[in-house]
Amino acid sequence: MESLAGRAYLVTGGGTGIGAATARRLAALGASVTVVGRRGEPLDAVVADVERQGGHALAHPADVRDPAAVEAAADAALARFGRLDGLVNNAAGNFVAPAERLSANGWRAVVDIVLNGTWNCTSAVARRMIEAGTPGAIVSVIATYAWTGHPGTVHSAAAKAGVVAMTRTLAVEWARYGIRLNCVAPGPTETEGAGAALWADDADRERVLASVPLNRFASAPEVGDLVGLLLSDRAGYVTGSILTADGGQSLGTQIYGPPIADAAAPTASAQ
Ligand SMILES: CCCCCCC/C=C/C(=O)SCCNC(=O)CCNC(=O)[C@H](O)C(C)(C)COP(=O)(O)OP(=O)(O)OC[C@H]1O[C@@H](n2cnc3c(N)ncnc32)[C@H](O)[C@@H]1OP(=O)(O)O
Ligand SMILES: NC(=O)C1=CN([C@@H]2O[C@H](COP(=O)(O)OP(=O)(O)OC[C@H]3O[C@@H](n4cnc5c(N)ncnc54)[C@H](OP(=O)(O)O)[C@@H]3O)[C@@H](O)[C@H]2O)C=CC1
Repeated sequence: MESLAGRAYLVTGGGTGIGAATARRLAALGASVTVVGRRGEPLDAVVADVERQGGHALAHPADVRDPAAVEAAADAALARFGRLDGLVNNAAGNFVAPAERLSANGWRAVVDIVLNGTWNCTSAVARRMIEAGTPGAIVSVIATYAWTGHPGTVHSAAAKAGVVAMTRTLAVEWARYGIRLNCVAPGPTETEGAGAALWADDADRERVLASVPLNRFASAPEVGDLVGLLLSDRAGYVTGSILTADGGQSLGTQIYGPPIADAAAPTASAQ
């Protein structure tokens, strides 16, 4: 079992869904966690939860699009816990829209949160780690359409692809400081945010489910576990990588019609 005892991390979008599950997981592994998001209430709930379990957490409301607010969040984390060992870039905004109907502001909202927000946080946390001489790790939560593409999500897919390029570039550039950077690419994961943004009605939900060979949604704690693993020393030789956990969704569609297994099975007369 990996341990993060004594370490301190900042988790963006840490009040809900995958971010909240990740914050809880990191705290359970012994880390102190600063959770960042725009709304204070969900952040406070996660902090209360962590503290009930005997862990240490701090809520710091901030918009990741605002570099000054992100700098203040990193300062608050350092002031409270005395160190920063890394970051989880999890905050995101998303909605499904045909590209030809996406407004300039719709594009900007998503790209600003996902790509610029990730840069703002990565830069703020890494500069402090470099200054302190502390090695550590950064994990960004992306999506498989960063490399497959996916109709209706051009803003998010382009931004997540940018996060992959950022991760790979900095994995090399900051290796000399002992800073590892990796991504987790979850498949469809049961969270309120994604449910509202991506599968709001039963028909959409069924379509998404049908696209997953393992035939289920991931759970947020399942994804949080993988983030914890990548932050830990058990992944000490892993950098610039993407850990995909999508139930096989991105592996391609079958062209011989479902279910192949039944069609290929020997018939009674052939036995
Ligand atoms: C398909 C299965 C694959 C599974 C992989 C899934 C991978 C990724 C999943 C996720 O990312 S899930 C995370 C979902 N969570 C959230 O989205 C929560 C946060 N969301 C938000 O904050 C908003 O939704 C936001 C729009 C992204 C940003 O909010 P903000 O307050 O900054 O912006 P707004 O002023 O509300 O809007 C800005 C701009 O965007 C246009 N817009 C908003 N929603 C839609 C929509 N549904 N369709 C088209 N356009 C939309 C909005 O109209 C504004 O544009 P203008 O009108 O000003 O031109
Ligand atoms: N659920 C899924 O199926 C998948 C999710 N992902 C990725 O996982 C991550 C988490 O998604 P999920 O938990 O499902 O969704 P949520 O909607 O629960 O999480 C998004 C979080 O980001 C925060 N956030 C949004 N905008 C900002 C901002 N400008 N500044 C600071 N925080 C912000 C939100 O809090 P607040 O509104 O209070 O700011 C919220 O806590 C995202 O990166 C998403 O792209 C990837 C693949 C699949």
